Amino acid sequence: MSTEERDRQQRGVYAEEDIPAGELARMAEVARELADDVRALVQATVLTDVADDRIARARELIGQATEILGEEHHERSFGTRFNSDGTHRSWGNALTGIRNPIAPPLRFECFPDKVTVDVDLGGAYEGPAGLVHGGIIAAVFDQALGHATESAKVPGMTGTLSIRYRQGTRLGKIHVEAWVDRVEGVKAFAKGELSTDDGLCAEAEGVFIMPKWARGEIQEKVLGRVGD
Ligand SMILES: CCCCCCCC(=O)SCCNC(=O)CCNC(=O)[C@H](O)C(C)(C)COP(=O)(O)OP(=O)(O)OC[C@H]1O[C@@H](n2cnc3c(N)ncnc32)[C@H](O)[C@@H]1OP(=O)(O)O
Repeated sequence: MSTEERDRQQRGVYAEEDIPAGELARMAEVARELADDVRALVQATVLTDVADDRIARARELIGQATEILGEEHHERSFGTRFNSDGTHRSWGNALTGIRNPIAPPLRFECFPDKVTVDVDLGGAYEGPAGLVHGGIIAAVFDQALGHATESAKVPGMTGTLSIRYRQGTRLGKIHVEAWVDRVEGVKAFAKGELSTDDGLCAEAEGVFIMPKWARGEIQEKVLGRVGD
C-alpha cells in the first residue's frame, strides 16, 4: 500500500457521526457496563481455580455471548467519531476506551499544568510475579503523556518514548502524572512519573509529533474536541 493510500485510510477512521446527547449518554452507559462485565470476566479467567467441568460450562456461556455480540459489529475498529457539537469519542482506545475491556480504563483529570490518573491494576496486568508488566507501564505512560500534550493543545502521535523503571510496581493502585516540558514546532516533549505507596516507580520522557497527514483539518478537530 502506498504512503498516500495509507494516509487516506488513516484519515478515514476519523468519522462524523452526529448522535443526540441523550442517546449518546445512554449508549455510553451500555458500553461501560458491558466492558466492566468483560473486564470482570478477564480477571475471573486469570484467577479461577474451578474444576474442568465448570470451565467447560463457562466456555459454553462465553461462546453464546460472543455470538450475540457478533450479530452486528463494526468492520475493523471503532476509530474516533465526532459529533457536530464538537464532542468526540474514541471508545475503542486500548487504554481509555469505554467499550474496551482491555483498557484498565484510564480516566484523566486535567489541570492547567499537568494531567493525572489513578487506577487499580489487578492480576490481569501482571508481569513479574506480583508486579505490573513493564509493557503495561509503558502503555499507561504513552497514553498519559499523549493526554498531557492534547490537554496543552499540542497533540501528536508518539515518536519516541523512553522509560526508566526505578523499582517494581506492585499490582494495585498506581498514580500517574504527566506534563508538557517544551514545544518545538510540531513536536511536544512530555514527561511523566508513576508512583505507588512504595514511592516513585518509573519515569518517562516522550516526543509527540503531529503527523503530516493530520496537520490541518484533523488537527483543528482534535484541538477543538471535548469528550472521551
Ligand atoms: C489523548 C490522546 C493520547 C494519545 C496517546 C497515544 C499515542 C499513541 O499511541 S500513538 C501510536 C504510536 N505512534 C505511532 O504510531 C507513530 C508512528 N510514526 C508516525 O506516524 C510518524 O513517523 C511521526 C508522527 C512520528 C512523525 O511524523 P512525520 O509526519 O513523519 O514527521 P516529520 O514532518 O517527518 O518530522 C517532524 C519532526 O519530528 C522529528 N521526528 C520524526 N519522527 C520522529 C521520532 N520517531 N522521534 C523523534 N522525532 C521524530 C523530525 O526529525 C522532525 O523534526 P524537525 O522538525 O526538528 O526537523
